[in-house]
Amino acid sequence: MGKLLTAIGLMSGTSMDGIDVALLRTDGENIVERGPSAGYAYDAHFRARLKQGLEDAKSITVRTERPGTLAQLERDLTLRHAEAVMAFLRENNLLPENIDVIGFHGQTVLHRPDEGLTVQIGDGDLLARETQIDIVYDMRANDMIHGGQGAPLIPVYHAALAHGLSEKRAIDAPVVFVNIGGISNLTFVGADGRIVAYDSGPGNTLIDQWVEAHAGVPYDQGGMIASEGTIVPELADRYLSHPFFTAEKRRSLDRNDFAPPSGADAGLEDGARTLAYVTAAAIFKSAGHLPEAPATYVICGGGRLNPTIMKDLTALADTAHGRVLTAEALELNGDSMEAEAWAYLAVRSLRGLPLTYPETTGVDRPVSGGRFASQAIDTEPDQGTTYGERP
Ligand SMILES: Nc1ncnc2c1ncn2[C@@H]1O[C@H](COP(=O)(O)OP(=O)(O)OP(=O)(O)O)[C@@H](O)[C@H]1O
Ligand SMILES: CC(=O)N[C@H]1[C@@H]2OC[C@@H](O2)[C@@H](O)[C@@H]1O[C@H](C)C(=O)O
Repeated sequence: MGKLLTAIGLMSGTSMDGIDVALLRTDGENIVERGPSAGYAYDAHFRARLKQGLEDAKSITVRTERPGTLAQLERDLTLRHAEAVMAFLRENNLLPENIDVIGFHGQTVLHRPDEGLTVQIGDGDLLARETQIDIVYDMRANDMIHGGQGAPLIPVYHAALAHGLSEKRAIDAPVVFVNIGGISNLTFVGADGRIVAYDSGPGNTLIDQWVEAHAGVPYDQGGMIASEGTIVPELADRYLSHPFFTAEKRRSLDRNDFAPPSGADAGLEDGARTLAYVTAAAIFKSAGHLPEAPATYVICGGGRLNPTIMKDLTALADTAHGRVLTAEALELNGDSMEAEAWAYLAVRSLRGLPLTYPETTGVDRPVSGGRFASQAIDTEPDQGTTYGERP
């Protein structure tokens, strides 16, 4: 067992809805003591700036480039993260000196694993200066350098949670953690602790884009719009017959890999209903590549709050005798799990432990990762220490 560290994790996910913050005490291995968590939503104007950032990022060929609005956006995004940290500390009566490290995800603006290119904007040095706390950031890059998909990174944290659950005999193995964010990903944890993970398909991002375009709302709250519609089989088949699901190699996804339907494909409600089904069916279909059929599915991320997705997933899992549970049913937190994971990964990075494995991202060998920005030294961004490689 290593020393227990107090870490904060910060996640701004592909849904671009805000910043999730969570506190953990952990050794980066099996000891995980979950603390408070909170979400700080972006306003509509900032969300629009992030969307513009995704457009501007399309021309990037070298990951340090910041064309168009991206340089200013990176600075403002980082300052918003600093404000979120300071609010979180205040709300929980904590001081910067109580925190050993922050794991900072930043915002993915471009992800092209086939080209070995992944870009998360977020300035670790600026965040260290603003918060007066050490930062570990840019945790996907080293995985890609070593042939990995750069995602998902959360599996090693899922495995630690599964270890805790199995000690309490809370679940039947094998268990699969399913994160339904903008994109969905899953982590299989076998009875022997083996982990296998990959992105499983579009999560909420198609539904969000559909209801925003046709109803002017950012997401289908409570799955209300979908609940009034009917599945359009041809539309569902079009998504589910995408080569992503049948390819030999599991590939990580960019937000733009699946495009929303056109207005001619369906009406508002039928479109939302079909896309909710596609989200559930994509997870089930991708689970077909796992080493064994899951006995338990643990659902995390915003998609678990859409009852239409949950109903479809429960029915599909049932056909293979799998049981679907929300994270909350196991006394976990489905909203803060990614932020918790980034806190956990930061501690692993500090300890030089692997963040990814051949069976989680396709990386050549287990590798650590992340860049370190010290609150004590005023380093330039490109001089940050890389924790990825230890001689
Ligand atoms: N009450 C709700 N009802 C229905 N859907 C919801 C609800 N709350 C959140 N969501 C969905 O969850 C999404 C946010 O999920 P989450 O915060 O897990 O995504 P993320 O962290 O941005 O994504 P990723 O895991 O891809 O990085 C929202 O965009 C919305 O589609
Ligand atoms: C490149 C990138 O940001 N990928 C995200 C995205 O959102 C969900 C899915 O696609 C996952 O692969 C990943 O995030 C999670 C938290 C991860 O890396 O574990």
